[in-house]
Amino acid sequence: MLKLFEHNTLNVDEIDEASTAIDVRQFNLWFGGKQVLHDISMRIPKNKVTALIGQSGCGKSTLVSSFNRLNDLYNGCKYSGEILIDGRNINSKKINVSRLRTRVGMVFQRPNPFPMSIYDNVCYGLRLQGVKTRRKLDDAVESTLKEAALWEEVKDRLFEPAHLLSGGQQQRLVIARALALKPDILLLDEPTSALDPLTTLFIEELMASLKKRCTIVIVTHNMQQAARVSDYTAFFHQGRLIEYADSDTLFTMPEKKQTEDYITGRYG
Ligand SMILES: Nc1ncnc2c1ncn2[C@@H]1O[C@H](COP(=O)(O)OP(=O)(O)OP(=O)(O)O)[C@@H](O)[C@H]1O
Repeated sequence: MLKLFEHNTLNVDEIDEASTAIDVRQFNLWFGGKQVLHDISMRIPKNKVTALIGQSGCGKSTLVSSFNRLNDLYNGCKYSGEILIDGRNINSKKINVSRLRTRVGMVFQRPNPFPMSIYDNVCYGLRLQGVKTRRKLDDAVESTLKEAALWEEVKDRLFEPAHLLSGGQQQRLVIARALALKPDILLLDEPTSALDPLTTLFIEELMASLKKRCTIVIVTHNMQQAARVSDYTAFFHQGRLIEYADSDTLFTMPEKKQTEDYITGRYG
């Protein structure tokens, strides 16, 4: 197996509370009358990349969207069980959802820059937080665009509309926009599926460096990508967590036949 990144992992059963970023406990979710997630329990470790894999429709996006309560936007969405971040149940009524979404950033499959300049895109969340000083905004723009490996390409055109960038540049811009808020957790929902192989590699390398400062959860259909970039992988089928292990084990010695069939391409 091609290994671009070193993984240094514990067995999933050894992930203790202190090293857990997201603690999912018996989580169920319904859209209308239809149950989409069934009794999911897993600990997602801090400062690691965790991949969620499985057939289309098995609930991967719904689960990641539960980590910043994006599903609340849909009428008829109900859930039970708990999702703990820093020991607090994020589904509790006491949680400030805007603050949660600042701490738990999300990037989607299709880059969605706002209809404004590159500079304003990166500053958007900071301005909402009340940051006004030009110097602070300039510094944030430069440092996050550097972190997202986009600075060199855009430093001379920061005030051009973001939609003029290529798809891969837009995706890195959207990542920079999320990073500007210094999230603890970054959720990436198929972030490279619309990108060419070189830009994909760029973003994979970015994940490897970003995990030093945040926890990354990535939904991907690309098994090679999951094996390359993630420390841990969870395989889902029809809304259930079938197997969760460090990626080396899951991709070389899966315990369950369903996992093996999926990763060897027998279905899905
Ligand atoms: N807002 C919604 N309202 C109703 N049903 C939904 C909604 N979002 C998702 N679903 C349903 O929930 C199930 C899980 O969808 P989800 O998008 O989480 O799967 P997925 O594994 O991410 O799929 P894909 O790999 O195709 O993106 C599907 O049956 C889908 O139709």
